[in-house]
Amino acid sequence: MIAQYGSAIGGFMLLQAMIQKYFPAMLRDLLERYFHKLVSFFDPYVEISFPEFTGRYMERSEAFTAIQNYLTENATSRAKRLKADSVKDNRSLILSMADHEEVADEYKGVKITWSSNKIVPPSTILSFHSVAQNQRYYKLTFHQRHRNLITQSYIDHVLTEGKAITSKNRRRKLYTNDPQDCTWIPAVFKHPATFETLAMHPDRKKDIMNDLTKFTERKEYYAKIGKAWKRGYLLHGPPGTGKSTMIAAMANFLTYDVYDLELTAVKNNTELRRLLIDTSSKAIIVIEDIDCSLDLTGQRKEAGEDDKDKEDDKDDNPLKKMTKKEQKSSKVTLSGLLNVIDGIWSACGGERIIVFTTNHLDKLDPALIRRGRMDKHIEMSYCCFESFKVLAINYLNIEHHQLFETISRLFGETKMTPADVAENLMPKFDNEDVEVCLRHLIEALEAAKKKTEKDAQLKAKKEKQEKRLKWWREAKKRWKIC
Ligand SMILES: Nc1ncnc2c1ncn2[C@@H]1O[C@H](COP(=O)(O)OP(=O)(O)OP(=O)(O)O)[C@@H](O)[C@H]1O
Ligand SMILES: [Mg+2]
Repeated sequence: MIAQYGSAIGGFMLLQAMIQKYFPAMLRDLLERYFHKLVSFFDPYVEISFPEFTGRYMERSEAFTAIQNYLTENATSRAKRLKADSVKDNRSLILSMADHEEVADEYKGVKITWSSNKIVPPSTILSFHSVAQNQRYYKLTFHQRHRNLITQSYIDHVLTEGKAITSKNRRRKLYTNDPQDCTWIPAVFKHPATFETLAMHPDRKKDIMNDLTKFTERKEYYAKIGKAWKRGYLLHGPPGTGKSTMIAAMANFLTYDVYDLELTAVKNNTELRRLLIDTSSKAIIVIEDIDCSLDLTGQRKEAGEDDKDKEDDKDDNPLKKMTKKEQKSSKVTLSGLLNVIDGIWSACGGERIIVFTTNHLDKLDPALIRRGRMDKHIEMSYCCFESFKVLAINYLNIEHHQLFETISRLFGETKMTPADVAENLMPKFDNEDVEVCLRHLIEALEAAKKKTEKDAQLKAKKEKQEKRLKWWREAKKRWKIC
């Protein structure tokens, strides 16, 4: 049946080509109008075209890109002629349908045909319209009895899936603020951390992932309650417990861009606002070590850091090139920062996550971290046995080992950061086997345990001495001894 229609359509197409070639423009329009009426009378198939460029200024159509991604993921394996469009991360080819190729798709039991086409330009002369003349388009063909299903549901399904693939494949960016001219410097964000590789108790990870997912799905909810679509996370814990790693895992999980804001490089509140307005949606804005930032909480820099500053001045990184004096010239205030987090400015863009990290929760101004501003406080803590198991899979590719029992006991008796555990698990030589690495860790845990015990003894001794000294001072006062 379709073959019969096919040959009839072939004839119609030939006729259309002849009309276009042999008739003058005015007559051609008239004939084409009747021609289409005639075709639709015999042909029960409906066609919808999705051109690559649309609008007055010939902008690339989002729908075209979404369809391209949808077809690449879902139907390209069935196409016979493929085209290598671009290279993803310099590693693998992205294959899409070649021009004038057709693939079938199925939706709720209905067969649909997609074809990839190109309008061949009548001449090779370049003009403003050459883009339009050269343009590619996808054509969707289906039987007219499925018109409602296709137009009301299938196209939506294709575009939604295609957009999700676009965002998954998108090269994400890591932005840092340029201290010289208050702009963001972009770089490709390629951090490999994921929630899977993050060493943390599985229940806590699940909780954070659910929280993030809920956030992304709640656009309407935020609008309904009259709140800007943003969420604040405060990550606190000792150095090396995975705060920065968690941020990378969050960005990879949500496929968001990351804006790493160095507050000390921002001159004043106006610049801070400008930078914030300049961030896109679907972004994580990060302020690391918020307790070290400016006069918000006092300077954290300690003696000996001046030498490090001098070294930084030699570096090419514009941020590091800033002198301490310049950093101190920053006039960002606590109220300026609070305004940026949840003032009217924070509503620009939407769908943004703000993350603060700190090693010293107690040093932060309560106003900065109150709930509603920093909605979720996450404590990144020392490694527990559950976290160790994740690292053992990451670093040694093992889920069980006879030494796990000893390691589990030691984790109950001493503290070690995931960074230190990871360092001990990493094979030092190519031929170092799993057991050697685990024994390194056990040695390190035992050494840490001894050190903790020794520290505790020293502390107790010091406290005892201080107590005695105090008693002696009081006794001298009481008995008037000189
Ligand atoms: N929870 C974790 N899961 C997996 N790897 C971790 C974890 N914590 C630390 N690491 C490892 O240790 C290194 C240092 O961790 P990270 O930079 O995330 O710590 P941090 O808490 O941000 O430290 P700081 O407070 O000094 O900035 C990481 O590169 C990673 O390899
Ligand atoms: Mg960090």
